[in-house]
Amino acid sequence: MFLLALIRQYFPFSPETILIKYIHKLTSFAYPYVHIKFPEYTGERMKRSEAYAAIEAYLSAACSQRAHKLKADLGNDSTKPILSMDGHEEVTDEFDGTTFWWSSNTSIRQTQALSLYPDQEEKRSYRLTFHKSNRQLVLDSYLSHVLKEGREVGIRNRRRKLYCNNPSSNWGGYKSKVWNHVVFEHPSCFDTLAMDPEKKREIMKDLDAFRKAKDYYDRIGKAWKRGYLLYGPPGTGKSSMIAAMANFLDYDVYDLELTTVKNNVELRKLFIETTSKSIIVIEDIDCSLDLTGKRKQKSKKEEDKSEEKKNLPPGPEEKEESKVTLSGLLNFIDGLWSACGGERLIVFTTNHKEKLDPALIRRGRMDKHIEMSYCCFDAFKVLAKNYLDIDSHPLFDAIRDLMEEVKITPADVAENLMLWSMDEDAGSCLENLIQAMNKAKEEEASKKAQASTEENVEGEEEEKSGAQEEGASKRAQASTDEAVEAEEKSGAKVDEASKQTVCNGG
Ligand SMILES: Nc1ncnc2c1ncn2[C@@H]1O[C@H](COP(=O)(O)OP(=O)(O)OP(=O)(O)O)[C@@H](O)[C@H]1O
Repeated sequence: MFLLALIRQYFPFSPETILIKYIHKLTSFAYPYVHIKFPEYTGERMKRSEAYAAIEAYLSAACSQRAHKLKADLGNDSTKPILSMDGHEEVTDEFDGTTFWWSSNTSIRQTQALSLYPDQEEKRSYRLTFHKSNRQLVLDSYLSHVLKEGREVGIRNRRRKLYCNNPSSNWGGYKSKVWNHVVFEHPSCFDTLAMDPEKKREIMKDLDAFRKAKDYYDRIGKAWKRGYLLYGPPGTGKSSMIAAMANFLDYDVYDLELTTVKNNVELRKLFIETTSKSIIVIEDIDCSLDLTGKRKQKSKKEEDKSEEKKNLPPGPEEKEESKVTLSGLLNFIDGLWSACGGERLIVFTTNHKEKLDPALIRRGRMDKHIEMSYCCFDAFKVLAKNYLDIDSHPLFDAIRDLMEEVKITPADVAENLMLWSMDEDAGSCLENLIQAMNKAKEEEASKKAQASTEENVEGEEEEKSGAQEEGASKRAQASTDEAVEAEEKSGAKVDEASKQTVCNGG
């Protein structure tokens, strides 16, 4: 062991590697087979290889009959599991009367050999073995056949996913995944979305044009991505809109929690790890970080507090503050890295559009600004169809009139239209809604009255204080005049006295 350690110190390659190299050289004359390795990650773990994913899907169909060690997962049809090859397993495949051997390999590499708790990295790969006489067949047709079939199987078996980013502290270690996922099963779609029908049609048309526009984006030299800004008060359907978009386009959703991203470098890594055909969402962007570009001046109190904190050991629940900057986020949206992969929508949502930095939402970055507003009568009709399965009702007219006067969110309308018990019917739900709107109307009226009373009181006070000020200034003016008069009089007296003195003296 000591000698081995010494040798390793002075020779860059381990003796086993050198030995294997020479054995390979010697046997290659007699050994008539060729190997091709397909690692899971390419470019220093930057991005999962598409070839690896396609081969995995291709072999899932081939291996179920022959392999002994398999992995199972649910696919698109959730009743039938999809099998794939487990680590260190081999299967054969026939193509054009020729046999090919596939094996799956897993190795674990320690990434920080000197640390007390080294990180472990799992490296997976597939290996294709074939006779050297079939080299041309493999290069000309077999590999393209595997990749094409694999991609098709992948799309057939694909279950759409909802990803969320892992807090960066968990990235090291055995499972260095930056995104975690669950199956995306949100039922919202454009049919169930309550909004102005014209606006809805326009959005659907825009999305449809986007997904078919690969050639167009190539031609104009732009990355194949589009930004959407959804803004409006809470409960107007921004999240429902994102789900409807994902269902319409059949895309995955990446829900990016910006506050847990440590810095711009991590933000870039997260972006690279997203797949194409996906929507990357940052909800409530105005609350995520201080993205105004100018850091706020810390108050004296805050500074003292952070000084105190520095002297204390960090608590377990204390989170490191995110250092993602506005420029980092702008790069994320349309920097050089944003062109890795394609077919991505980037969606920001906010309740306060006016708080966002104009650079962040300018056209070209956020190509489409969609206002999600209060419920209009057309939107109400969609909700009535969804919740009560009715297209018309005698109470609709009253509701239409009220909606012109009262601001109510679709979420509030939906809440009133829910049939909670068996003895409720459409009529009672609509009455509930009318009651709620009447109440809202009264509240609004009383708020207005309150505001106007306050305004009047303020006006009166202003008037009073104005009058007082006027009186005070008049008084001040009068006293100044008096003083001037007195001064003038005393001046005259002095003149007279001096005249007399002069006369007397003369
Ligand atoms: N436009 C809408 N169409 C259909 N349902 C809606 C709509 N708006 C709201 N809802 C209903 O209200 C619920 C809340 O809506 P949603 O979460 O989409 O609103 P939001 O605008 O994203 O709110 P927040 O800003 O608070 O996140 C949804 O589950 C849905 O049932």
